[in-house]
Amino acid sequence: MSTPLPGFESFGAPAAEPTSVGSGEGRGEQAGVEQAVSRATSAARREIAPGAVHVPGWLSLAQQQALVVACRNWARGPVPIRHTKLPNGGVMSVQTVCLGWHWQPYAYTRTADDVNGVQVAELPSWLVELGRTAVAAAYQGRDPATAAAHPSPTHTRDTCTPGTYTPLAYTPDTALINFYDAQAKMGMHQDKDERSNAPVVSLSIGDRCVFRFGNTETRTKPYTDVELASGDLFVFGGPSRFAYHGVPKVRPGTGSPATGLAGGRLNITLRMTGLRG
Ligand SMILES: O=C(O)CCC(=O)C(=O)O
Ligand SMILES: [Fe+2]
Repeated sequence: MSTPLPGFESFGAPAAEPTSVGSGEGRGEQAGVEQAVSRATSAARREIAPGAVHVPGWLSLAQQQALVVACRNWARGPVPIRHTKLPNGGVMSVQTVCLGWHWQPYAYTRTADDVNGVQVAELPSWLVELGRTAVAAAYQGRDPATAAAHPSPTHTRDTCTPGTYTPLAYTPDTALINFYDAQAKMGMHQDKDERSNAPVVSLSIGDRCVFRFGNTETRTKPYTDVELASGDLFVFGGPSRFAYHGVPKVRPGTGSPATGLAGGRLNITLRMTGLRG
């Protein structure tokens, strides 16, 4: 099944991928990282639950534009963006394309066996760096126990002892790029196909949405509804890493075309799969 990408495919011309979206203009990589981390200090950084942090307006407009261009290119291939098929015969309303590892319910593989059998595009190093900066910005080097990340695949959510988190150890190896049109939603779920309890980094561009962030026990209440807007960062790790979450509503027409997205919502999650090979 292939649908056009209203407001995504049709807006703006594809361009070369950026080599970095993390740097400050002409100031070098380190300055860019410091800038991004301190942007999170000055922004209204809000801890929604232990280890779950919302940083509004974290991405600059230039970073959002660069990500839109890059995502539009990835949506074309080598594995085209698609509505993921569910084992129960359903189809997700969100369209997704993956980098590094391909996700289909409920496993990661290198090839997109439910799409065209082709290996997914690599996760570029600039996106890995952006993820690392995002984790540092969200946690601000504080409270390691709430942000435990164990890169070793032998550590799972069942075997992990929090307390050894370091942002530099954060090396995402997959990105799931989701495109939501005005009707798309995502039901309450846990991100639990990873064999790592490293944080999930979520970046939003385009239309605002209601992001429902719940608890680790049940897909129902208690939960907190967070408005995610263009440029927002949300990181969930530590005790919140396996919390249920979802997107019950996108707010059409609330994004700015200046991002390069005429309509709809783009969400990029970076994760560590804990897989090898
Ligand atoms: O779109 C979002 O903000 C969340 C996406 C998500 O939960 C997922 O891809 O697993
Ligand atoms: Fe998720």
